[in-house]
Amino acid sequence: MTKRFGAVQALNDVTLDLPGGSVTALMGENGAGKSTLLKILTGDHRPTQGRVLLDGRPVDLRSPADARAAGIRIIPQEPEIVPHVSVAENVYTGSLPRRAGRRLDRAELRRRITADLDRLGFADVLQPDLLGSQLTAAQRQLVEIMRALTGGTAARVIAFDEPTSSLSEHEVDALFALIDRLRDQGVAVVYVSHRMQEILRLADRIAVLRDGALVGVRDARTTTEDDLVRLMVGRDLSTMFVRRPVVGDRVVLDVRGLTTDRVHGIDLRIHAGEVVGLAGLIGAGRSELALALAGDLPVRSGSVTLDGRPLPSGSPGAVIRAGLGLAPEERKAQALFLHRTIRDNTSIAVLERLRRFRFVKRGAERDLAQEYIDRLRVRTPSIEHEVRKLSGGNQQKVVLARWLARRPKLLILDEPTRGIDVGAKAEIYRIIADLAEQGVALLVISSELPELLGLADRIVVMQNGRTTGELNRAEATEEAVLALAMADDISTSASGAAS
Ligand SMILES: Nc1ncnc2c1ncn2[C@@H]1O[C@H](COP(=O)(O)OP(=O)(O)OP(=O)(O)O)[C@@H](O)[C@H]1O
Repeated sequence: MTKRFGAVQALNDVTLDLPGGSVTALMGENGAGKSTLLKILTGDHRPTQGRVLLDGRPVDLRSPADARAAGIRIIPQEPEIVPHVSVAENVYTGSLPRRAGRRLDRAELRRRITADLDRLGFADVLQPDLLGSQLTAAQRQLVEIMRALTGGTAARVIAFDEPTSSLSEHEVDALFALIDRLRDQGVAVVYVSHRMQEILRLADRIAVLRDGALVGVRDARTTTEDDLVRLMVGRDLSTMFVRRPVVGDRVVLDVRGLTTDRVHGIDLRIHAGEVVGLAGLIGAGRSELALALAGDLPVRSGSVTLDGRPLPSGSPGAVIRAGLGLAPEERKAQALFLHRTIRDNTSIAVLERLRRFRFVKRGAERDLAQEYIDRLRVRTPSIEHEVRKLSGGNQQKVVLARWLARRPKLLILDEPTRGIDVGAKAEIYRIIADLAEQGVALLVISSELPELLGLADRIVVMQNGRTTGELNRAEATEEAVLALAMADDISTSASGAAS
């Protein structure tokens, strides 16, 4: 398979087989060609050269309908859900049961969804009457999975594109159990992810792409993390985390008793040069706290000062001008101008600074933006390329580059490495360390504990909108963080056991 987009060679003569009854993971740096390969399988792109064989016979995949008819399904990263209709109607869009007069056959719809939920083992996690707008990220994904596994030709090939990025641990377990069942049924599963641990746990084989070429297929039982990283980036990444000198004593952020609709009585202090990690399970209130600090969510009570001055509340623009930056979790949806160039998207944050300080040189600012684009190794033909044409991971790097170039007094990074490849992760860790060394205060939210443990000088843990504890570098272990993240549950079950 070869695929060119103008001058960009996205895939270069890739030959790969996907055996039934096994899980093949697809790994590679951002822009290596993973999504392009999936899109050819699903009929969304036509290859420049090459063909697809199913059970030894060539199949012509001219459209998503062709792929579906052939039994090839993909679970996309961002499921398309209709907000104002029920789960059942979302699952069977296009093939809804109708009565005479084209009226929706609600009784038949309910019978069908109940049977399918039972068969797939989703009955206790997905209520058929919920509206699309009420679904969690995990539930939205389950709707996509149900679409793929119900009706029409039985699925032969199912591809998952970074399915776990917005799932909680419990939901990941449920997804893996489902994938195991698909494997047992003889389906060829393709699994795209940047999460090494997950891949080593789930996959049978690991195929690695680099610059559009297949550089190796490894047996998951015998390969190692180092081996895979070397294949992916073509070099050794000796140190992921960089140690830094100790923190200063100037308090940059001082939060007292901050309360919003979702978080209660938060006290938090971050010093110049300090990296504070914010841990907690999904729904603990970490992103809400970040958004409240950034002026994006209303604050009910409490006080926040930045460098000794009260931080304006309720106005993201004023907060940014005061020196607080937030790179939000949903970077693509919340932060990018997709039809503008990389240069526009990166310089936007610094242009504002240009307006405020008239003597800053435009060229210098642009160089700064370019520097971060280079350091994050955004894979693009030029800085004038439109952002929508970049791979997902490279789009995320552009948003990060923008904030890094801006250098606020306090930078909040919400899941900064989600969807980002190992090479760029190492670079982001280094940039965080550099910023801290320059005296920037950092608050890092991450669901990947090894990442938080490696980065943070101190870890604050949240549960149900409150902080449940704080651990310094020496005390912080995965177990200690998890114990605090589930503090209520543990004490409830312990008291239950005692009684
Ligand atoms: N529609 C398009 N127009 C132009 N170039 C494109 C288009 N789609 C993809 N590309 C380019 O093809 C290359 C491969 O992109 P692809 O999306 O397959 O990468 P990926 O491995 O999925 O990356 P990521 O991990 O970041 O999602 C990239 O250089 C990308 O910029």
